[in-house]
Amino acid sequence: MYLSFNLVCSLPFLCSKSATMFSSKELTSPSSLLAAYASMAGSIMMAQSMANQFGHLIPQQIRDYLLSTLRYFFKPPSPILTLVIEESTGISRNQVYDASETYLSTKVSHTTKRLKISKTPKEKNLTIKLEKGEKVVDQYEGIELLWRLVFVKPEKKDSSNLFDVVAEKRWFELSFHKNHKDKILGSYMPYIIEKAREAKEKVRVLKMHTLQGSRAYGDIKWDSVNLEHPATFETLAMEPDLKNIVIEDLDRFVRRKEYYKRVGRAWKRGYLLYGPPGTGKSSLVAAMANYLRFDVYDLQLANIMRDSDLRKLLLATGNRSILVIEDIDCSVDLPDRRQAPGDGDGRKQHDVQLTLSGLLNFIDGLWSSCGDERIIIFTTNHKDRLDPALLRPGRMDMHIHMSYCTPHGFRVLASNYLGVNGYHRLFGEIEDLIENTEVTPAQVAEELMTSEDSDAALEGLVKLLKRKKLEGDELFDEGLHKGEIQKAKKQKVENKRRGSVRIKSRRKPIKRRSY
Ligand SMILES: Nc1ncnc2c1ncn2[C@@H]1O[C@H](COP(=O)(O)OP(=O)(O)OP(=O)(O)O)[C@@H](O)[C@H]1O
Ligand SMILES: [Mg+2]
Repeated sequence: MYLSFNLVCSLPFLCSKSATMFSSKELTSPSSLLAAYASMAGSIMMAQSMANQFGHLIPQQIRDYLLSTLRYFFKPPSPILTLVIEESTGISRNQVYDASETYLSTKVSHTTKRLKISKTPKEKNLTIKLEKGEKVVDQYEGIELLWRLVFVKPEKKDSSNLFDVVAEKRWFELSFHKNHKDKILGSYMPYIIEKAREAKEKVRVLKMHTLQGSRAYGDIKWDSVNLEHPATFETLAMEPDLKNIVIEDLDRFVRRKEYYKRVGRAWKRGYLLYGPPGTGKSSLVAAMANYLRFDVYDLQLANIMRDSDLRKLLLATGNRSILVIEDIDCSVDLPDRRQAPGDGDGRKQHDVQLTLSGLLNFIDGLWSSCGDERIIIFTTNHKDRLDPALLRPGRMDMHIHMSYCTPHGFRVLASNYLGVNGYHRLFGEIEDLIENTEVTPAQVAEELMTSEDSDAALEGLVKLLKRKKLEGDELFDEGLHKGEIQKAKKQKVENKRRGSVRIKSRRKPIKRRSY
């Protein structure tokens, strides 16, 4: 009887102790929330263990009655609210659970003791997850939150069926002061989902999709490989102003979701990159993809026969992606191309039902309205050969001229390839030569790669530039008659406009063609 009395007396004490801890007006430090939580859990455990130990001395019915009465009278009015975030919602996974798991892997607090790490051969980074029972204390706008990961083993079934295996149940418990319920549900939860998306995006391996299959039989489809192009805006030899304009344009594009919606436009942006071979058009596409963390779809038009195939392929592209059509001046000259000898499948020209209008109309119309955050990039070496339909206002939002190497571009390449920054005795001479020579960044880069010794590589570059300059001058002196000399001079000056950008074509609108 003494023992049972003791049990009865200790329960209210234990409960009220927990209640005092939880009802403190503000839970000021991460440890206070944790301590309150631990104390409550401890009290319950102690009561349970005492009940287990001594309870048998009291008859069962009296024991149950006493306990339920005590619970009723002494249950503290807890100010703590706990959200239970289960792993699945019946059939499908719970998005909040997955987001919480990702989010918490970035939040190791002083209370975390054990973490699980893993990595598959395909993954670039380690995956970090909480171990069962682990707690994490988080802060959000001054509010303290306690996370706990709970695992429960399923009860063993009386079944000999080996396939009757029930998976462990897992859930997160998120505890905080009740006063903050609205803020947690209305703003902390969306914040977690967004943060988890960003964290996933950071480690996601970008994909490069290319076309596979037989165009003749129309079973062509996208196949993907990891996009591991190292180009970034830092490593691109481009005039800084031009680079900044492009970066700002991309930034503006991705943050203007609501704007596009409001003005009733599809959330897409088109870029035309033009310039001689080896000036960095493809590198710029890769830099844009790496910057935005967008997948790339490389649409080789020569592999497509019909507009219907094109539509199917375009509809299979994902959101947050860049659709690239390289060398558009060559790729859309389809009838001639298909007639060329050596075009192996023997299809006749009338079999080709792919048209530029099909492409453009679909891109402007249905395709862009079927997805979000689409970027389309055309590249060409000859802007002057492009079909006017491609250049008409509104089609490509930005025309970017990638041009010959400039002194600034050379500095970027010298830093990338040789690690030479700031000063080198040959820089002055090289920069003078570059000003007066038409040399592409690709040619400069190739020369800089010829030796690991920076002096030797730069001397090699001086030789190359002198040779190129001589060739240029000789061409000029080849006895061209006056008109041609003037024309060539004009061309040279034009070419020296090192890279430029035009936002939206300012040409007068041309009459709409029949397509
Ligand atoms: N502007 C640049 N900045 C840095 N590297 C460059 C640049 N331009 C060219 N390169 C180097 O030259 C190589 C070829 O460049 P890239 O393929 O980007 O040129 P391109 O303009 O797409 O040529 P093409 O018209 O033949 O497709 C790149 O792999 C890169 O190493
Ligand atoms: Mg290219």
